Amino acid sequence: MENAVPPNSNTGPVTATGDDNATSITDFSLPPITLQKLPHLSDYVPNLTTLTSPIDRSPFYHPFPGFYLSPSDIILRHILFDLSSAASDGGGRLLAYHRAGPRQTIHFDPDTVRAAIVTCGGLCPGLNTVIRELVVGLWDLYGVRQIFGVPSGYRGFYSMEPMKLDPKMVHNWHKRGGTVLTTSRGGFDLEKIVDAIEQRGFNQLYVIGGDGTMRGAVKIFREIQRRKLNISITGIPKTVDNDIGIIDRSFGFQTAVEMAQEAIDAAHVESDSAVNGIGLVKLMGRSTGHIALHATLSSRVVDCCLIPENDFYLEGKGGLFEFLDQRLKQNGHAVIVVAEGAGQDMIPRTDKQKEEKDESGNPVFLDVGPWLKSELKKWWEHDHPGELFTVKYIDPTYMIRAVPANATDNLYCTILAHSAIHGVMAGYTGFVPGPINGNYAYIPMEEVAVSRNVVDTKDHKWAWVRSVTSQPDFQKC
Ligand SMILES: Nc1ncnc2c1ncn2[C@@H]1O[C@H](COP(=O)(O)OP(=O)(O)OP(=O)(O)O)[C@@H](O)[C@H]1O
Ligand SMILES: O=P(O)(O)OC[C@H]1O[C@](O)(CO)[C@@H](O)[C@@H]1O
Ligand SMILES: [Mg+2]
Repeated sequence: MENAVPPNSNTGPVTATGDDNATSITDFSLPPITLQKLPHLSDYVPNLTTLTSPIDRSPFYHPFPGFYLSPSDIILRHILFDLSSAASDGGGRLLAYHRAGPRQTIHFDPDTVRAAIVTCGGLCPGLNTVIRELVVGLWDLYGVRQIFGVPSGYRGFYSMEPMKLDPKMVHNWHKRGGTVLTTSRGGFDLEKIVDAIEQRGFNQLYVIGGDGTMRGAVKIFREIQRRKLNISITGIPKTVDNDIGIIDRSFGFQTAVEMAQEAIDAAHVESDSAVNGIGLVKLMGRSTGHIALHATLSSRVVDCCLIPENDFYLEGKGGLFEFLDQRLKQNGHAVIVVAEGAGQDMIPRTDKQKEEKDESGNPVFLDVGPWLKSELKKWWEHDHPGELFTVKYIDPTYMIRAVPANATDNLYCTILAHSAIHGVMAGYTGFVPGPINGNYAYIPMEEVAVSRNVVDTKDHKWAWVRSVTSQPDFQKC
């Protein structure tokens, strides 16, 4: 429903304004827009309840014209264009998503709502804020009173008693790290989960988690549709690694980058206070180096940033040791930031270790930090026998994610939670709320579940890291 492409009114001349005169580019027209279809309960549930939003009667909001969003309010996926190539791109289409926000017509009677909130996967700063804001938003904006927390991730649906939540109970949760609901990996049993959802009478599901959680949520969404249940499900994207695609960034990521600064600063002080000192910091980032990259760019004391997206090597021309040799000669010290997923191919491992997976099926990585520290020591002893040398290794691991969200992430979590509630109350399902180009959109969950956000080592941000550090590109000629 509601996927009609809005009238394409963008085929007129594009006007670029300069300081003096406006320039008209008359031979340019934007391609047509494709609006991503958003699943809605009315796709398969006949005779849905239809009500006017209780926000209409809110003493606080006094909805003004334009307050409510309609299906024609959209957000473009891409907002940057090269006019010359856009003009010649005959077949291309612009992708758009529905905007997130309150709708005047809703499809759940608040008195009949039984909402369930669950957190899955690893921790991330802001989880408790999202939970808090879901509870407070459902309660205050829509008058929902039956709100439950499902403990222990997906397995909790069928193996634990849900916790009844209310605003008084959650009022201070945004000040706490972790998830008060508790979380886990693994335990995904589709039949048992959907049976339990039916038995408990839940009709709104707020699933907070990362890429694995989203893949599970898609399966629940399809099973709900197959059983033709009047249950709406939304996935709230959480990943400290920032590895979920399409959205601008994930909540908690900025807090984690900020926390990483303390470890980098300590590594800098330690290495700077030693003769030939190396400060080595390992940061989270299973298969993406976003935390390492952003922490490097913000700190400016890092000499080399190693990420999974850019293979590196140790010995020979253009390798890490040659670079460090020069850096120690120049500055007397060096700081290395390594993402946990970097260099995995170089670490010796047994066949058993190669097969190892966590409970969710994610590969278990070997610890790159101690391995690199030991390789650095071996190199120095071989090439500079008898000369002073120190490696100070800092592994803040969980310290960067087991903290409350900072102010920016807290605000982000609040908007995400409220966006999720508005979408669900309006009858949308199988969607993910998230920021695209600074505005909040509803994205089909199936699209998010297969998306990936990896560091593009060909774009300007990675070039910027290299220009800040002057580190090698590790491309063997
Ligand atoms: N393909 C899948 N199908 C169904 N369920 C899945 C799938 N992948 C993961 N899950 C389930 O989703 C939950 C969370 O997955 P996972 O542990 O990979 O964390 P995540 O959501 O990716 O978060 P993060 O990696 O950021 O910590 C687990 O309960 C796991 O069993
Ligand atoms: O919580 P666990 O199971 O130790 O997993 C740690 C992993 O979780 C993450 O924090 C998020 O996926 C990764 O950076 C890290 O590899
Ligand atoms: Mg994951």
